[in-house]
Amino acid sequence: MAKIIQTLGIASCLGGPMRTCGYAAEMLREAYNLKPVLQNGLQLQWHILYPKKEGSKEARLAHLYQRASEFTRFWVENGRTFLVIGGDHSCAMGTWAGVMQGLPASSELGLIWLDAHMDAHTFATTPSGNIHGMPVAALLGKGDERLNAVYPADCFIHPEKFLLAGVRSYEPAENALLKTANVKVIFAEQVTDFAKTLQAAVMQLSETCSVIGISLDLDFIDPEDAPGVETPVVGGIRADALLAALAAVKHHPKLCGLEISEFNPESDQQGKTLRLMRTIVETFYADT
Ligand SMILES: NC(=[NH2+])NCCC[C@H](N)C(=O)O
Repeated sequence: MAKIIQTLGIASCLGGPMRTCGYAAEMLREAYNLKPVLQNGLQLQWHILYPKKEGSKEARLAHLYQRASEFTRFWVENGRTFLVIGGDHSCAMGTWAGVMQGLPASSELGLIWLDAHMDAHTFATTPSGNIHGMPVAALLGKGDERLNAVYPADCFIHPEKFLLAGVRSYEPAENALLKTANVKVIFAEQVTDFAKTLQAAVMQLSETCSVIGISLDLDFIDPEDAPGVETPVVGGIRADALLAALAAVKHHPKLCGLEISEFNPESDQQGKTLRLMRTIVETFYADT
Protein backbone atom coordinates (compact mmCIF):
# COMPACT_ATOMS: atom_id res chain seq x y z
CA MET A 1 0.00 0.00 0.00
CA ALA A 2 1.31 3.40 -0.95
CA LYS A 3 1.90 5.89 1.78
CA ILE A 4 0.24 9.13 0.70
CA ILE A 5 1.63 12.43 1.91
CA GLN A 6 -0.49 15.54 1.56
CA THR A 7 1.77 18.04 -0.17
CA LEU A 8 1.18 21.77 -0.45
CA GLY A 9 3.15 23.72 -3.02
CA ILE A 10 3.26 27.47 -2.44
CA ALA A 11 4.34 28.74 -5.84
CA SER A 12 5.46 32.22 -4.93
CA CYS A 13 8.69 34.13 -4.96
CA LEU A 14 7.10 37.42 -3.90
CA GLY A 15 8.95 37.49 -0.58
CA GLY A 16 12.44 37.06 -2.00
CA PRO A 17 14.82 38.88 -4.35
CA MET A 18 14.72 36.31 -7.20
CA ARG A 19 11.99 35.63 -9.68
CA THR A 20 12.28 31.86 -10.00
CA CYS A 21 11.98 30.42 -6.53
CA GLY A 22 8.24 29.94 -6.97
CA TYR A 23 8.84 27.04 -9.35
CA ALA A 24 10.04 24.53 -6.77
CA ALA A 25 6.74 22.70 -6.33
CA GLU A 26 6.07 22.29 -10.04
CA MET A 27 9.63 21.15 -10.68
CA LEU A 28 9.56 18.65 -7.85
CA ARG A 29 6.17 17.35 -8.98
CA GLU A 30 7.56 16.97 -12.49
CA ALA A 31 10.58 15.09 -11.17
CA TYR A 32 8.18 12.69 -9.44
CA ASN A 33 6.11 12.31 -12.60
CA LEU A 34 9.21 11.29 -14.54
CA LYS A 35 10.34 8.83 -11.90
CA PRO A 36 7.27 8.03 -9.81
CA VAL A 37 8.43 4.94 -7.99
CA LEU A 38 9.63 6.15 -4.67
CA GLN A 39 11.11 4.39 -1.75
CA ASN A 40 8.45 2.22 -0.19
CA GLY A 41 5.69 3.43 -2.44
CA LEU A 42 5.66 6.91 -0.99
CA GLN A 43 3.20 9.04 -2.93
CA LEU A 44 2.79 12.79 -2.84
CA GLN A 45 -0.71 14.18 -3.18
CA TRP A 46 -0.11 17.62 -4.65
CA HIS A 47 -2.06 20.82 -4.05
CA ILE A 48 -0.37 23.87 -5.53
CA LEU A 49 -1.31 27.45 -4.65
CA TYR A 50 -0.45 30.43 -6.85
CA PRO A 51 -0.55 34.08 -5.85
CA LYS A 52 -3.22 36.32 -7.29
CA LYS A 53 -2.13 38.29 -10.33
CA GLU A 54 -3.26 41.66 -9.03
CA GLY A 55 -2.71 43.78 -5.98
CA SER A 56 0.28 44.88 -3.99
CA LYS A 57 2.94 42.34 -3.10
CA GLU A 58 1.87 42.39 0.53
CA ALA A 59 -1.84 41.99 -0.25
CA ARG A 60 -1.11 39.07 -2.57
CA LEU A 61 1.04 37.38 0.06
CA ALA A 62 -1.57 37.93 2.76
CA HIS A 63 -4.18 36.26 0.56
CA LEU A 64 -1.85 33.40 -0.42
CA TYR A 65 -0.81 32.63 3.15
CA GLN A 66 -4.40 32.78 4.32
CA ARG A 67 -5.19 30.03 1.80
CA ALA A 68 -2.06 28.04 2.71
CA SER A 69 -2.98 28.17 6.39
CA GLU A 70 -6.37 26.60 5.62
CA PHE A 71 -4.61 23.51 4.24
CA THR A 72 -2.26 22.95 7.16
CA ARG A 73 -4.99 23.75 9.65
CA PHE A 74 -7.19 21.04 8.13
CA TRP A 75 -4.38 18.49 8.07
CA VAL A 76 -3.47 19.12 11.69
CA GLU A 77 -7.09 18.92 12.79
CA ASN A 78 -7.27 15.56 11.07
CA GLY A 79 -3.95 14.27 12.34
CA ARG A 80 -2.38 14.01 8.86
CA THR A 81 1.32 14.38 8.24
CA PHE A 82 2.07 16.95 5.56
CA LEU A 83 4.81 18.37 3.37
CA VAL A 84 5.04 22.00 2.26
CA ILE A 85 7.18 23.09 -0.67
CA GLY A 86 7.76 26.86 -0.89
CA GLY A 87 8.25 29.36 -2.33
CA ASP A 88 10.48 31.75 -0.57
CA HIS A 89 10.70 31.21 3.18
CA SER A 90 8.02 33.75 4.02
CA CYS A 91 5.61 30.90 3.18
CA ALA A 92 6.24 29.72 6.75
CA MET A 93 3.81 32.39 7.92
CA GLY A 94 0.98 30.51 6.22
CA THR A 95 2.15 26.99 7.03
CA TRP A 96 2.70 27.36 10.76
CA ALA A 97 -0.10 29.84 11.43
CA GLY A 98 -2.43 27.18 10.02
CA VAL A 99 -0.87 24.47 12.17
CA MET A 100 -1.45 26.54 15.30
CA GLN A 101 -5.04 27.24 14.28
CA GLY A 102 -5.58 23.50 13.97
CA LEU A 103 -4.41 22.87 17.54
CA PRO A 104 -6.42 23.42 20.73
CA ALA A 105 -3.78 25.98 21.78
CA SER A 106 -0.92 27.62 19.89
CA SER A 107 1.38 26.70 22.77
CA GLU A 108 1.15 23.07 21.66
CA LEU A 109 3.36 23.73 18.63
CA GLY A 110 7.13 23.41 18.76
CA LEU A 111 8.98 24.61 15.67
CA ILE A 112 12.53 23.84 14.60
CA TRP A 113 13.78 26.37 12.08
CA LEU A 114 16.81 25.31 10.01
CA ASP A 115 18.34 28.30 8.25
CA ALA A 116 21.54 30.17 7.48
CA HIS A 117 19.67 33.36 8.39
CA MET A 118 17.55 34.52 11.32
CA ASP A 119 14.64 35.79 9.22
CA ALA A 120 13.61 37.88 12.20
CA HIS A 121 13.35 41.35 10.68
CA THR A 122 10.30 43.58 10.51
CA PHE A 123 9.61 46.27 7.93
CA ALA A 124 11.19 48.69 10.37
CA THR A 125 14.56 46.91 10.44
CA THR A 126 14.92 45.01 7.16
CA PRO A 127 18.04 45.91 5.16
CA SER A 128 16.56 44.60 1.89
CA GLY A 129 12.80 45.03 2.12
CA ASN A 130 12.42 41.32 1.37
CA ILE A 131 9.66 39.63 3.34
CA HIS A 132 11.51 36.30 3.31
CA GLY A 133 13.78 37.89 5.91
CA MET A 134 10.80 38.41 8.29
CA PRO A 135 8.68 35.27 8.89
CA VAL A 136 10.24 34.45 12.27
CA ALA A 137 9.33 37.87 13.66
CA ALA A 138 5.76 37.43 12.43
CA LEU A 139 5.41 33.89 13.81
CA LEU A 140 6.67 34.99 17.22
CA GLY A 141 4.16 37.84 17.31
CA LYS A 142 6.91 40.45 17.08
CA GLY A 143 5.94 41.88 13.71
CA ASP A 144 5.15 45.52 13.08
CA GLU A 145 1.77 46.55 11.74
CA ARG A 146 2.76 46.15 8.10
CA LEU A 147 4.14 42.65 8.67
CA ASN A 148 1.19 41.59 10.80
CA ALA A 149 -1.06 42.50 7.89
CA VAL A 150 0.60 39.74 5.84
CA TYR A 151 0.44 37.16 8.65
CA PRO A 152 -2.84 35.22 8.46
CA ALA A 153 -3.63 34.52 12.11
CA ASP A 154 -3.69 35.99 15.56
CA CYS A 155 -1.91 33.13 17.26
CA PHE A 156 1.83 32.98 17.68
CA ILE A 157 4.61 30.58 18.56
CA HIS A 158 5.81 30.72 22.13
CA PRO A 159 9.49 31.76 22.05
CA GLU A 160 10.61 28.89 24.28
CA LYS A 161 9.05 26.49 21.77
CA PHE A 162 10.93 27.90 18.84
CA LEU A 163 14.46 26.87 18.03
CA LEU A 164 16.70 28.20 15.29
CA ALA A 165 19.70 26.21 14.03
CA GLY A 166 22.39 26.64 11.40
CA VAL A 167 22.61 30.43 11.53
CA ARG A 168 25.68 32.11 10.06
CA SER A 169 24.40 35.34 8.53
CA TYR A 170 22.34 37.97 10.31
CA GLU A 171 21.96 41.64 11.09
CA PRO A 172 22.13 43.13 14.61
CA ALA A 173 18.45 44.19 14.73
CA GLU A 174 17.10 40.67 14.15
CA ASN A 175 19.59 39.22 16.60
CA ALA A 176 18.36 41.75 19.16
CA LEU A 177 14.74 40.80 18.51
CA LEU A 178 15.49 37.12 19.13
CA LYS A 179 17.58 37.89 22.20
CA THR A 180 14.81 39.99 23.72
CA ALA A 181 12.31 37.24 23.00
CA ASN A 182 14.70 34.72 24.57
CA VAL A 183 14.78 32.44 21.55
CA LYS A 184 17.42 29.74 21.46
CA VAL A 185 19.77 30.09 18.49
CA ILE A 186 22.29 27.42 17.54
CA PHE A 187 24.88 28.91 15.21
CA ALA A 188 26.34 26.77 12.41
CA GLU A 189 29.79 26.93 13.98
CA GLN A 190 28.43 25.37 17.19
CA VAL A 191 27.18 22.26 15.41
CA THR A 192 29.49 19.27 15.44
CA ASP A 193 27.07 16.37 15.02
CA PHE A 194 23.83 17.66 13.54
CA ALA A 195 21.93 14.42 14.17
CA LYS A 196 22.60 14.88 17.87
CA THR A 197 21.57 18.53 17.70
CA LEU A 198 18.28 17.72 15.99
CA GLN A 199 17.52 14.78 18.25
CA ALA A 200 18.11 16.94 21.31
CA ALA A 201 15.85 19.66 19.89
CA VAL A 202 13.03 17.21 19.20
CA MET A 203 13.37 15.65 22.66
CA GLN A 204 13.37 19.04 24.34
CA LEU A 205 10.30 20.31 22.50
CA SER A 206 8.42 17.06 22.92
CA GLU A 207 8.40 17.59 26.69
CA THR A 208 6.02 20.54 26.38
CA CYS A 209 4.54 20.36 22.87
CA SER A 210 2.05 17.97 21.35
CA VAL A 211 3.09 18.72 17.78
CA ILE A 212 6.54 19.50 16.35
CA GLY A 213 7.29 20.92 12.91
CA ILE A 214 10.48 21.46 10.95
CA SER A 215 10.92 24.40 8.62
CA LEU A 216 13.93 23.98 6.35
CA ASP A 217 15.41 26.81 4.33
CA LEU A 218 17.63 25.07 1.81
CA ASP A 219 20.32 27.67 2.47
CA PHE A 220 20.81 25.96 5.84
CA ILE A 221 22.74 23.36 3.83
CA ASP A 222 26.25 24.18 2.65
CA PRO A 223 26.18 25.73 -0.88
CA GLU A 224 28.55 22.96 -1.97
CA ASP A 225 25.61 20.54 -1.68
CA ALA A 226 22.69 22.93 -2.24
CA PRO A 227 23.79 25.69 -4.62
CA GLY A 228 20.24 26.29 -5.89
CA VAL A 229 19.05 28.80 -3.29
CA GLU A 230 18.29 32.53 -3.28
CA THR A 231 20.77 33.67 -0.67
CA PRO A 232 23.62 31.15 -0.24
CA VAL A 233 26.03 31.45 2.69
CA VAL A 234 29.21 29.39 3.03
CA GLY A 235 29.83 27.26 6.09
CA GLY A 236 26.56 25.36 6.25
CA ILE A 237 25.77 21.85 7.43
CA ARG A 238 26.54 19.25 4.77
CA ALA A 239 23.66 17.42 3.07
CA ASP A 240 24.72 14.03 4.44
CA ALA A 241 24.58 15.33 7.99
CA LEU A 242 21.11 16.78 7.45
CA LEU A 243 19.84 13.52 5.93
CA ALA A 244 21.26 11.49 8.80
CA ALA A 245 19.61 13.83 11.27
CA LEU A 246 16.21 13.67 9.56
CA ALA A 247 16.45 9.87 9.48
CA ALA A 248 17.25 9.85 13.19
CA VAL A 249 14.17 11.85 14.23
CA LYS A 250 11.58 11.03 11.58
CA HIS A 251 9.76 8.36 13.55
CA HIS A 252 9.05 10.67 16.44
CA PRO A 253 5.26 10.51 16.86
CA LYS A 254 4.89 14.23 17.48
CA LEU A 255 6.37 15.36 14.17
CA CYS A 256 3.58 16.79 12.03
CA GLY A 257 5.43 17.81 8.91
CA LEU A 258 8.32 19.35 7.06
CA GLU A 259 8.48 22.56 5.07
CA ILE A 260 11.18 23.08 2.43
CA SER A 261 11.77 26.57 1.05
CA GLU A 262 14.00 28.83 -1.02
CA PHE A 263 14.83 26.53 -3.95
CA ASN A 264 16.11 28.72 -6.78
CA PRO A 265 16.50 26.75 -10.04
CA GLU A 266 18.49 29.57 -11.64
CA SER A 267 21.47 29.00 -9.39
CA ASP A 268 21.18 25.22 -9.21
CA GLN A 269 24.02 23.19 -10.72
CA GLN A 270 22.92 20.33 -12.96
CA GLY A 271 19.83 19.65 -10.87
CA LYS A 272 21.85 18.99 -7.70
CA THR A 273 19.58 20.89 -5.32
CA LEU A 274 16.40 19.57 -6.93
CA ARG A 275 17.66 15.99 -6.49
CA LEU A 276 18.62 16.75 -2.92
CA MET A 277 15.11 18.07 -2.22
CA ARG A 278 13.71 14.78 -3.42
CA THR A 279 16.14 12.82 -1.27
CA ILE A 280 15.18 14.91 1.74
CA VAL A 281 11.50 14.18 1.13
CA GLU A 282 12.11 10.45 0.71
CA THR A 283 14.38 10.27 3.73
CA PHE A 284 11.91 12.06 5.95
CA TYR A 285 8.67 10.38 4.86
CA ALA A 286 9.55 6.86 3.72
CA ASP A 287 8.90 4.25 6.39
CA THR A 288 12.39 2.80 6.60
N1 LIG B 1 14.82 33.39 3.80
C1 LIG B 1 15.96 33.97 3.47
N2 LIG B 1 16.74 33.48 2.55
N3 LIG B 1 16.31 35.08 4.14
C2 LIG B 1 17.46 35.83 3.85
C3 LIG B 1 17.42 37.17 4.51
C4 LIG B 1 18.66 37.97 4.26
C5 LIG B 1 18.71 39.32 4.97
N4 LIG B 1 18.81 39.15 6.40
C6 LIG B 1 17.48 40.15 4.61
O1 LIG B 1 16.65 40.35 5.43
O2 LIG B 1 17.38 40.58 3.50
